[in-house]
Amino acid sequence: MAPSLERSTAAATTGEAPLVSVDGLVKHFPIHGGLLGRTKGTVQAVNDVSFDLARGETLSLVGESGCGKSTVGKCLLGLTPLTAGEIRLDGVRIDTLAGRALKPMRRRMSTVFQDPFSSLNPRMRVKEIVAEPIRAHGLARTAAAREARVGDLLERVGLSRAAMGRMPHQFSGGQRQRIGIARALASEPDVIVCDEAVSALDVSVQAQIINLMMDLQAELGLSLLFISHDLAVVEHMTHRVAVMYLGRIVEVAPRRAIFAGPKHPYTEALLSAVPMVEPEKRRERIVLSGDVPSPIAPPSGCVFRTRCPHAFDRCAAEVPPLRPVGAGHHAACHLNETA
Ligand SMILES: Nc1ncnc2c1ncn2[C@@H]1O[C@H](COP(=O)(O)OP(=O)(O)OP(=O)(O)O)[C@@H](O)[C@H]1O
Repeated sequence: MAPSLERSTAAATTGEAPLVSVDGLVKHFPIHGGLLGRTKGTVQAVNDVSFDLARGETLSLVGESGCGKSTVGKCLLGLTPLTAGEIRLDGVRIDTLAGRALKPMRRRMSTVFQDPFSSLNPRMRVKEIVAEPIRAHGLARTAAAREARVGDLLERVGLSRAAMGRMPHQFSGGQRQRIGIARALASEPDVIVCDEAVSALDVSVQAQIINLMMDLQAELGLSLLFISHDLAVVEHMTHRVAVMYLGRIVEVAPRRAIFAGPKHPYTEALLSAVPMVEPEKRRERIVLSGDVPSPIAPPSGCVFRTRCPHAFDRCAAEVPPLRPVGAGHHAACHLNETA
């Protein structure tokens, strides 16, 4: 059965210490060029991003392509070093760990990738793919114990034990994503980063995979960072939503608050594009002018101001901080100060 979103949201805001906390995360990529490979510029992929993830909570990171969502996920998983900031798991700083010290932390965080066709090694049998994390983290003493565990995991994600002996190309996209989820669960993680985990699937298959993730979360008490460019995908499965634009979180709130009363003009525009079945929920479409500016030279002040229909002088001069605008609801817009 799917977990109660309202209850879990309450749990996430009771003041219990967060499982994951990200504080002032910055990730810049230098651009090298010329014969000498000198640094010509910097891609400001993530700028001053902070958030917490509670035990058993789903936080969705949403925004258009290129806004920095995947980079946040990679920083969390220790796949790329931070330019600045701190990441803690259960209060322990993990961004400074390396080698042996990092391994137990790596076990506690795993990932499900976007593309079920390229994320599974085509030359390995399902048994080997799912057993890899079990072997890497020494979670089974014998080959027989490992195989039994792989069988249990496959059944848990809705596949039969017979899938063990087959190759990835023998499965559909949805089945491959189930194999990817079994692999993500194999290390017995506390946190799973799902990076566009359902984007490549048909809508009906998307719903099945989302339901599976919600069931697993309820059963195992997992925390999920669910990265998606599509607000409609996360609406029925997330506890909270953080909206990113050009490397920054511009709004973060419990699911209901974001969908019922967005407080940032960018969130309003994103929501206006979400198709609604109920006529009373339909919004007038807000079409933003222009393109997302380059992260090599982001605008001064508010990064959204060049496309914002409400921009005024102050927006070019000052970066708006994330201000509280409701219970657990923060938005980075100067308009909220005067409201
Ligand atoms: N290794 C890298 N070197 C240089 N620039 C990078 C690197 N990785 C990401 N970027 C840039 O950082 C910015 C953020 O990319 P990121 O992949 O995190 O965005 P995203 O929101 O996840 O988008 P998408 O869904 O398209 O992956 C983009 O401008 C991207 O081109």
